[in-house]
Amino acid sequence: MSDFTQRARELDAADPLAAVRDAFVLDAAATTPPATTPAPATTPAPAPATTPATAVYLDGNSLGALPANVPGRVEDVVRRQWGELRIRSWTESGWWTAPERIGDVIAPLVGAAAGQIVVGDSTSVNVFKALVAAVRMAPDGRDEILVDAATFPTDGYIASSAARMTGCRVRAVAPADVPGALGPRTAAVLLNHVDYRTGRLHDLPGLTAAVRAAGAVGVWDLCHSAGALPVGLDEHGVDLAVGCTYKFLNGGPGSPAYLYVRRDRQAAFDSPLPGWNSHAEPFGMRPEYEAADGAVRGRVGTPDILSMLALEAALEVWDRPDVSVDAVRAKSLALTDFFLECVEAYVPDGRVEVMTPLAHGERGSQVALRCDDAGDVMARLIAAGVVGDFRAPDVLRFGFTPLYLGFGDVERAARVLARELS
Ligand SMILES: Cc1ncc(COP(=O)(O)O)c(C=O)c1O
Ligand SMILES: Nc1c(O)cccc1C(=O)C[C@H](N)C(=O)O
Repeated sequence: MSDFTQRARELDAADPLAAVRDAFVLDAAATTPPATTPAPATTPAPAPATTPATAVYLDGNSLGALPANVPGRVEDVVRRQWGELRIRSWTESGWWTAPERIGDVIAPLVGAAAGQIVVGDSTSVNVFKALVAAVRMAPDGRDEILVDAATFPTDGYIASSAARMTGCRVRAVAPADVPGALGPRTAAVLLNHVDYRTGRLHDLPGLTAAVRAAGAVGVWDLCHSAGALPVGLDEHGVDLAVGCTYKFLNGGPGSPAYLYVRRDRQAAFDSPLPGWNSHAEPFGMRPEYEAADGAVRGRVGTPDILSMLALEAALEVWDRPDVSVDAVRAKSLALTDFFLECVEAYVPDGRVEVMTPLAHGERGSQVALRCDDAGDVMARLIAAGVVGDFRAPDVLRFGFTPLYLGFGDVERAARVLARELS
């Protein structure tokens, strides 16, 4: 057995989150080769030549795996709540208040007190609401929106449209350069907490402080950090934040996103999509709009109940006494460290370039490797049962979800990667 397979066994045996894997629907855990397998310390053991039954799922940063309790919950929502109770479920099954109720479940995962998060719509739509509201909150006369230059594209597209609508111009700035770019004309700043391509974790506390000191309003996109690492929205004075729930929160394909509006910003939150669900008296059916107080102000129209209640079930894993954001972060760093070590040992020198920062304080829960033939390599990896994703033009991206990944999975993924790169 190689040093790495032995280490994987020891790390898995000592992993306080190991049992959480059973709360998800996955292929069997990757097993390390039998003890008799001869393998020198840093040589990858041979990986199976054909598609194995066991997939190593390193794509939870795109779509989280299925929590085992979700199918039963969805069945109950459909058959009993919808099928039997029908319209009564808006009140009796708590459908109407689900966006705020589930927002309060997400709140502690991103360091927010209750009453500041509402669930609904897509991240793209929430970026729009937050950014237009941010410009409307900013002091008069400001006409510039700073946007993370490496942003996930949807944020950039929406920011351009929001700027046209509010009479602003967009300036693309690398997050680290934001403090120097802020000025008396900056109205709003839209940043990603973790870069979707490189996995770099940006300095949310420092950048938030700089944005506030400049009198601007910050909007953070937490898609790649929520559920993977501590965010500290309240502690760091974040004004507005958005995020999806289908990555590290495992809410399912197209599960609703969320919007955080800091409590002392809520009265000034002027939504550009003031639908009837955000009205102070939605069933008053009044022709004049009057915004509700609190997080509800971020709602728009009828919530997507099936997806929303699937998400509510998915979030129950965080109620377990062994699961916490800190435990998840500790394991995430251990998994990504171990993967990087295995890659360094197994992959021929110079074949890939590590894009993800090595410093823990600058790393999200993914590892990105650059190589010219990344598209072909990822296709071969997926065929061999190691599922990550390719991001154009040359990035191999591997996401690490600590709730259901083990160190044996990580060693095996690196071994198969080395074979496909050789
Ligand atoms: C950082 C980031 N923001 C926004 C999105 C898009 O969100 P949605 O498609 O849910 O609107 C994604 C991923 O799809 C993302 O990675
Ligand atoms: N939202 C996605 C989808 O609807 C289909 C496929 C992928 C996604 C993603 O989430 C992509 C992801 N945000 C990324 O970081 O690349």
